[in-house]
Amino acid sequence: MACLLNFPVAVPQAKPSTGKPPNLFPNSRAFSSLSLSLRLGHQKNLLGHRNRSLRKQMGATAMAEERQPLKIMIYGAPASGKGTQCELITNKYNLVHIAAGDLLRSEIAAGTDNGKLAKEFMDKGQLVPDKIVVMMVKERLMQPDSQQYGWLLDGYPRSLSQATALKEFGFEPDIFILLEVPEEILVERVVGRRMDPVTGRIYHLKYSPPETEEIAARLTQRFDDTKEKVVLRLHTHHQNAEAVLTLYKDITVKLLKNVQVNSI
Ligand SMILES: Nc1ncnc2c1ncn2[C@@H]1O[C@H](COP(=O)(O)OP(=O)(O)O)[C@@H](O)[C@H]1O
Repeated sequence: MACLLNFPVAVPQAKPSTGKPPNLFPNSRAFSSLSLSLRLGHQKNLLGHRNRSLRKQMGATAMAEERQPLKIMIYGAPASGKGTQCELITNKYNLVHIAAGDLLRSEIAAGTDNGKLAKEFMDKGQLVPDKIVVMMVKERLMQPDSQQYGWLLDGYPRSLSQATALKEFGFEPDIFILLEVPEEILVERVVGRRMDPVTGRIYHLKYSPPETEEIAARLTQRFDDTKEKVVLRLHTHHQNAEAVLTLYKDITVKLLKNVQVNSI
C-alpha cells in the first residue's frame, strides 16, 4: 500500500474506536498508490535526514525517553484528496483523524448555536470565525485519544490566526503535508461528489459511479459542493494559503497531483 513515512514515533497497537468523523473520500484514489509511494519514498529520505538531525540535536537518550505520538497537519484545496491521504496515514500510524469540516457539520446536524452560525459562513464558502473553530479544534485535540495516539489534523489551520492560536495552546505538528492539485480537477471533483448516507462511502457521478440503482437513488450531496460555492471556497483557500504555508515550510512534505481527473 502507499504512505510509508517512517518516524521514530510511539504507535500504540490497539486503539479503541474513537468516534472519529467519517472520511470524506473513503474509496477514492486521489493519488495513485504508486505515485504516492514514490513521492513519499522521496520525502522519506528528506524526512529521514531531518530526523537524523533532530536526533543529533536531542541526543539519543533523550529521544528514546521522550517518544511522543506523531502529530500531522494536512493541507490542500477543497477536494484535493485530503480524505484519501488521511485514511492511508491514520491506518499506518494509528492516529486520530480530526477534520475541522466534519466537526462543523456535526454542530450543524446537532442544531447548536455554533452550528447555525457556522452554516451561514459555509454557505458562502467563507471561513467560519475563529471564535468557533479554534476552541472546537482545541477541545478535540485535548481529548485523551488524541493525546495518547497522536493526531492527523485535516482542514485546520486555514489562516495564520488559526495557526498562531493553536501554537499558543501548545499544539504543533511534526509534519505538514501539502496537497497540490490543478484547479480544474478540483471543481469537477466537487461538483460530481456524492455520499452514500448508509455506508459513508464517497462516489463521483462520472468517475466513480455507484454500483447499483438502489445506491444511486439514496446518494446525497454536501450543501456546499456546488460549482458556485466551490469557486468561493477556492478563492478563500488561495487568499490564506501563502500565510499558512510560510509558517510550516520547514516541516512541509509536498504531494503533487498530476494524474488524470478520473483517478478520483
Ligand atoms: N479551519 C476552518 N476554519 C474555518 N472554517 C472552516 C475550517 N474548516 C472547515 N471550515 C468551513 O467548512 C467548510 C467545509 O470544509 P471541509 O469539509 O474541510 O471541506 P473543503 O476542504 O472541501 O473546504 C469550509 O468551506 C469552511 O466554510
